Amino acid sequence: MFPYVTVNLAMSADGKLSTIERKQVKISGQDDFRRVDILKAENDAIMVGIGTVLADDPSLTVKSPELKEKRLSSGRDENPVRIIVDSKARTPCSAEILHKGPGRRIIAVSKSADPKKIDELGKYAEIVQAGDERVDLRIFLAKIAEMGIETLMVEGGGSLIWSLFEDDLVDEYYTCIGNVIIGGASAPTPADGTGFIRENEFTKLEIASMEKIDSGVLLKWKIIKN
Ligand SMILES: NC(=O)C1=CN([C@@H]2O[C@H](COP(=O)(O)OP(=O)(O)OC[C@H]3O[C@@H](n4cnc5c(N)ncnc54)[C@H](O)[C@@H]3O)[C@@H](O)[C@H]2O)C=CC1
Ligand SMILES: Nc1nc(O)c(N)c(N[C@@H]2O[C@H](COP(=O)(O)O)[C@@H](O)[C@H]2O)n1
Repeated sequence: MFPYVTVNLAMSADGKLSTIERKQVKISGQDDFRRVDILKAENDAIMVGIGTVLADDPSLTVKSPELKEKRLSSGRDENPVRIIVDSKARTPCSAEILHKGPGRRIIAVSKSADPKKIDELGKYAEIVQAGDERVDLRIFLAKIAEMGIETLMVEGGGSLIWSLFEDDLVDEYYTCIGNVIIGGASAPTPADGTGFIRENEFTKLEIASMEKIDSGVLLKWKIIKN
């Protein structure tokens, strides 16, 4: 019914995704960069929130020529399907995701998005509507599963990841903890949003693996489903 969802992110040793200015910063190193590229190449699709697009303008392309070749030789596109969760269709038409490298793009919007902007973005990406004011992630993920997307990697940011946890849609959660302190009470963290209040609401995890990577630590968690 839903794709298998792996959340992957890099955070500082004090649990921040970026600075209070929400600017992309280097948290992990070369080995982690390579690991993330492999993960990206293994998944059918990769998804980010509009906050990440506006802050970082990522391309989300597979970087290594061998990994691109491997995907092509197995009959897939060079890049996974790139997805932006963007309730109000705020994605700039110049966004890197829409232009860099070949492959499908999907923008998830809500019914509140401006129809004119939807038409413009429709020149660059498939538009999928789910939800009234905000993208309803359970409806959207069910729709992309029907479109053939079985595995989905999520890169961030903290608001989108929170909603995925809240909606019980995450299967695995990978955090690369880098050897820096960023600080700042308002700096993004892996799960922002409103947060759970009661202990019985918490998402429960079990450790799948722990390893040193670059000068930090890679923790892989599996989500314990009720
Ligand atoms: N260190 C890392 O691995 C990464 C860091 N980042 C950082 O994260 C920050 C961006 O994170 P955020 O501002 O939290 O933005 P975000 O990327 O999580 O996007 C959130 C936006 O998505 C839209 N949205 C639509 N439906 C939604 C739903 N159901 N739930 C939640 N959001 C929904 C809303 O407009 C919301 O404001 C940037 O500073 C970026 O650099 C982003 C990705 C990876
Ligand atoms: N895995 C990882 N490590 C870091 O140190 C980072 N700063 C990030 N940031 C996210 O990576 C994305 C960049 O994608 P492209 O290289 O443009 O394809 C972007 O979403 C950053 O927020 N990730």
